[in-house]
Amino acid sequence: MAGKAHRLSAEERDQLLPNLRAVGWNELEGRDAIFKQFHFKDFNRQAFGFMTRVALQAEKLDHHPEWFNVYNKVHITLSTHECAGLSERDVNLASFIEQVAVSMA
Ligand SMILES: C[C@H](O)[C@H](O)[C@H]1CNC2=NC(N)=NC(=O)C2=N1
Repeated sequence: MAGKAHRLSAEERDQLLPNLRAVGWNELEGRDAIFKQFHFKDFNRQAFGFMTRVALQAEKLDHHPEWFNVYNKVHITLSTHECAGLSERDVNLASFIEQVAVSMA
């Protein structure tokens, strides 16, 4: 991944986070990260298909979700170790994840 990640400034957050909040991503309390819970119709066709597509993109971006899955639920936390907080990488991965989720519906 090109360039060093920096923690989003207040101005960058004001600009980038409203779109993600509007589709259910929220900032965690006590940790500079964003979080969303996805609920699908089933595991095999939807939840794991979604995770597979996200995993391939995460590997391409060298930016990986922290996630929890049981059956049709996938909980995702995004944060950047390099800057110990939220960076543009998280916003980009969240945007990709949204596209995949919408395409599963
Ligand atoms: C060594 C490797 O490039 C780093 O650990 C990458 C891999 N995936 C990552 N994923 C996430 N979410 N944050 C990171 O800072 C990160 N860093």
